[in-house]
Amino acid sequence: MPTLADYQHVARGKVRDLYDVDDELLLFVASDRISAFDHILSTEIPDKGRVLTAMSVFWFERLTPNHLVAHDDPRIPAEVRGRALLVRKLQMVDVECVARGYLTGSGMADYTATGAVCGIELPAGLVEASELNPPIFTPASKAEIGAHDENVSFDVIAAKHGEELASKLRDRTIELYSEARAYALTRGLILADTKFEFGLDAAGELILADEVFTPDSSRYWPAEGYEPGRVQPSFDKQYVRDWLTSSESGWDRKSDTPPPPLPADVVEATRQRYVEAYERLTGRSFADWLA
Ligand SMILES: C[C@H](c1ccccc1)n1cc(-c2ncnc(N)c2C#N)cn1
Repeated sequence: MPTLADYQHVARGKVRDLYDVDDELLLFVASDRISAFDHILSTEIPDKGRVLTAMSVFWFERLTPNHLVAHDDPRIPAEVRGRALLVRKLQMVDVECVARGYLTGSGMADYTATGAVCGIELPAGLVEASELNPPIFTPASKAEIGAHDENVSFDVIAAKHGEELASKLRDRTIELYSEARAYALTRGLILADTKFEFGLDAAGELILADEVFTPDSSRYWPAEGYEPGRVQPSFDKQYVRDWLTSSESGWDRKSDTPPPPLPADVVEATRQRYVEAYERLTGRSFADWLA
């Protein structure tokens, strides 16, 4: 059985890592790290990596073609088993493919400033968390470490990647999101938006890559209590956000100081939210994940 040290570390994200396995395969590892307010927190959330990996696998089983090769395989080191995926190497398309079914975050900011998002004119009178029907494709160009992605128009993507690939990215992004949003609602979860990464295989086919519909790649809100006109609570990160912005933490979000460690009760409550999101979404018990 290999160890992680046997594989070359080829990419590091805020909360995930990528290793080179062989000519065909990569190892996509989800950590227990959590980020909030653009900081990677010093406290980890036990099982976060395993829950998010199990969520990606649930969706990869439904949404093809995708890059997943295996989630339980002797080439996956024991130390990351359950939070690592063997995936096939692709020629990645350098576009953050974002679908928005609700207006929030940078989409809301762009709408407030211009009445549009990524060049898409929206109706007047929309408010924070307004539903967008149909959902909109709002691509972004990847930012350097520490900066925010920049929302760009479809035409910018078409100019860079060609009309045909840009149209495929848009259509597949909206199709996948629409299907998942409808399904999540039946489980009492609003999937407000999501970010996909795609790659091309040797035959030039568009393949869904990266992680899929996890709370790190998507915004999940509880469906009960949904009300446009205010910022909705994050299903998974609200306890962390509330504690960090409470007087108890002693942290000033506007300062450049790093957030303090999280108290054990906030860690456990957050772990429970990840497990609950997985179990509500999939109808499966997390205890059964690679038991
Ligand atoms: C942005 C993301 C990333 C992940 C983890 C840590 C840092 C970055 N990434 C994904 C690939 C990638 N490259 C080739 N084939 C693939 N199947 C994938 C995937 N997924 C390269 N970078």
